[in-house]
Amino acid sequence: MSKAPLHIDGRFGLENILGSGSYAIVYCTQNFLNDDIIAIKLEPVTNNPPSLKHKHCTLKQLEGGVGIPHVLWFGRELTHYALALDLLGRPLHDLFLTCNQKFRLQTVVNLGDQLLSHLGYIHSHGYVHGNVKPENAMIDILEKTVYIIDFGITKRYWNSSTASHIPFHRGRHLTGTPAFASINNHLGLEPGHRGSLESLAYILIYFLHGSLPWLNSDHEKLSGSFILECKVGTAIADLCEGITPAFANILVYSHTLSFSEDPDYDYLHYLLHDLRTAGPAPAMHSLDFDYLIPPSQNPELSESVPTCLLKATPLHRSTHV
Ligand SMILES: Nc1ncnc2c1ncn2[C@@H]1O[C@H](COP(=O)(O)OP(=O)(O)OP(=O)(O)O)[C@@H](O)[C@H]1O
Repeated sequence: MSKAPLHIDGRFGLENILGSGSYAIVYCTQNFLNDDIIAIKLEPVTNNPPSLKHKHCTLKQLEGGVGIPHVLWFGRELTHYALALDLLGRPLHDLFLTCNQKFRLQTVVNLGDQLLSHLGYIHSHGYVHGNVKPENAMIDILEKTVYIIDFGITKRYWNSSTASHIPFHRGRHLTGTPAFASINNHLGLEPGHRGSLESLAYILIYFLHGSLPWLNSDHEKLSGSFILECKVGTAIADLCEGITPAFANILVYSHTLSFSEDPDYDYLHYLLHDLRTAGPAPAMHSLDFDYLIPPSQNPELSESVPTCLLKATPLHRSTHV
């Protein structure tokens, strides 16, 4: 990759690298004009095919949705295209690994509920994300908000002026990451919204079980054909053994949808909400990674401190009247 410029648009100063994908490097960046800390994605203009322009256009179309990264600026600086975005929280998959590769049901329900809403929003704007996987989710731990990232292969599937589906180019190629791709996507069929739901179901099951039958410790390196064979050969009952049936139901539901059928998102939310009320009453909104919130910013902790203690006179002060 050609050397990245140090400053972008005369106002953004690149600092440390936050992460990278196959096309771009993402930098933590300071806006010198207002001191805001943001994220900037840099891609060499020589990349073929270029990805950042497409990502920018898609994000602008989806602008304003909860869980959709907010674009601050897009432009070219010397040898690179740059996309300035709000700085999002932490990569969800990293947190999953930090939590010994298991999330509790309550956390999974919360994440599932949010991701389902985001997919519904993307779908309602005529798009299919195409690469739904844990590595493409970020979480703001404080706000407990999940964001979907990486719109590199997001496609428009619905033409609102003709009110018709836009056909995808068919072929035996996988558009998303094999581990979480839908079976139809493996087979080179359209990456439709039912595929996104199937991917979501795999993600939630993965979070609950800690793995999936077709994964090993470095699942990015497994071949698509091996994963497909294992996915097809694993019965849903076996995949979901030991976990509440709602997740199997989401998977079955995604398999029964036809390409042109709109998913019933309310029904899917209902399946998850049912779980939320079924278990033992947990602390409000407590998620597995809440321990990472600094105590001073954790409302649950400050709520649990008795008010008398908060009002108490500090011991080192003189108490004479
Ligand atoms: N807005 C953001 N705020 C903080 N970190 C981010 C942000 N966007 C991306 N990242 C970090 O950078 C990493 C790479 O981002 P991303 O996957 O979008 O890169 P990409 O090259 O555009 O993707 P791909 O190669 O998969 O198309 C992410 O995994 C995440 O850790």
